[in-house]
Amino acid sequence: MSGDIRRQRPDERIQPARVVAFEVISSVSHEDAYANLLLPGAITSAGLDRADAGLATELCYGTLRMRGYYDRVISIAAGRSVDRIDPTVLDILRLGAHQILGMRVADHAAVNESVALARRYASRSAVGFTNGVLRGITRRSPEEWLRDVAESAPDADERRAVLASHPEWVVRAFRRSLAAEGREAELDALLDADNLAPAVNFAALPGLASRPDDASPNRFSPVGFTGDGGDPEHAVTASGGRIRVQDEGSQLVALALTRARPVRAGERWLDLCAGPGGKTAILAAEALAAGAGLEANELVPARAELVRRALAAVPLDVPVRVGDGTTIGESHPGRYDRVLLDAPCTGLGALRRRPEARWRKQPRDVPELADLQARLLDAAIAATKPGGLVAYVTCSPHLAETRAVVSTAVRRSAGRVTELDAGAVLRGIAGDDLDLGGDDSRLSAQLWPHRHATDAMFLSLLAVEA
Ligand SMILES: C[S@@+](CC[C@H](N)C(=O)[O-])C[C@H]1O[C@@H](n2cnc3c(N)ncnc32)[C@H](O)[C@@H]1O
Repeated sequence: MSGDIRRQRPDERIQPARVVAFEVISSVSHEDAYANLLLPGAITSAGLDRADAGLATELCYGTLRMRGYYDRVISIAAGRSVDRIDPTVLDILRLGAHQILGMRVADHAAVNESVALARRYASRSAVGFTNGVLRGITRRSPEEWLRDVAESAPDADERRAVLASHPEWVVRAFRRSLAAEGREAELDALLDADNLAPAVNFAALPGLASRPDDASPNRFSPVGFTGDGGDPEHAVTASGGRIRVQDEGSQLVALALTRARPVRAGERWLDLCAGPGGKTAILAAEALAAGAGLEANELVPARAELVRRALAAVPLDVPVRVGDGTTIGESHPGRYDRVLLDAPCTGLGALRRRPEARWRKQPRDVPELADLQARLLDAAIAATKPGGLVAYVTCSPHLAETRAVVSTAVRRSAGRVTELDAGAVLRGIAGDDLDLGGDDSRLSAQLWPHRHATDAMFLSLLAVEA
């Protein structure tokens, strides 16, 4: 009885890291929030120390990433589809399941704190339900759950998707992309890599900063390094923005445009879809060193402002225009020597970083984006001088956004554009052990989280006929 009374206290103490994680997960589920944008502020507002901030991050990111798997576990333990569970209770159960199956949290702590969350955030009836479902989950070991979830899938594709917590259509798209380079056997390694938090990676803007002595150099990017686990914001601020947080793959594709061939002083470069400006900063540093000029364009004014901020560290005057990149070919025909088109895309190559992204994207997004990518690429080519160079980049390995867009543009150009060997350019920057798969007929390059520890960046380099 006294236990019941204690359970009914409305302000029962819940570890603050769990409250932060739950509230962010809930905003992601119900308000379309982005965990990577929301979580840092939530951690600060709650005054979490470093250890608790790490715990909140693991609770939040791990739960969101493995949601597909945990939903199957929950539906088996609850004996009903997750569609028939109150959405707030479902988020509490997902968070509890992650602690029981994905972290080393003691079962009783995971269950008790989840029950307390249910008491605070859900209905009275949800308390017993939460307790029952989570206790049911604790009765089988993580290995037994893997087996039972695998057995619950009707076919091999669904089994792989649910065990690796990816939507099935994404798994199929990854398989096709890996198969296109003769590496279908790497599919499970790729899915596993998507479920691991990437190390914080930095770029030292070339010519303006250098890697700190105690930092580990990147394997492939000559300007990249990983930190010592300290506060990344501090490293960025202390360098005046000349050191930036940036994925190694993003660094490599930006450098591919600037280093594919020697730069003539006075060249004009354009970053067509620049927001928030990570690659613009690299291009600007390279332009400064080589005596080239750079302009940037971005559709969304707030993101154009981020580009301006990213450029503050580089002593080069870079005009940032707010506009629709699909019109650049008409407004600035044949103006630029080099154009970076880092196209808006599904972002399926950055699932490690954006834990909820895999559940947000839908197959119907792909043709819509591919159409925009094709129009942007036509515009980028039209804005490039004869003899100039275009880098087409996506942070997605989906073939409809990568090779299909490029081959259509090359075909449509009727001989005006030819593809360069992007792999050779990347190996010139990154070294010969950059393994780009086994398809020798392909001129584009695809980086992968499991093989290169980068986001899955795609690069095609297009030369415009002189
Ligand atoms: C993949 S992001 C670019 C990332 C950036 N290069 C970086 O490294 O920080 C694509 C950008 O294209 C912008 N965008 C979308 N549609 C556009 C359009 N029609 N014209 C110009 N920019 C567009 C998006 O707002 C987004 O900021």
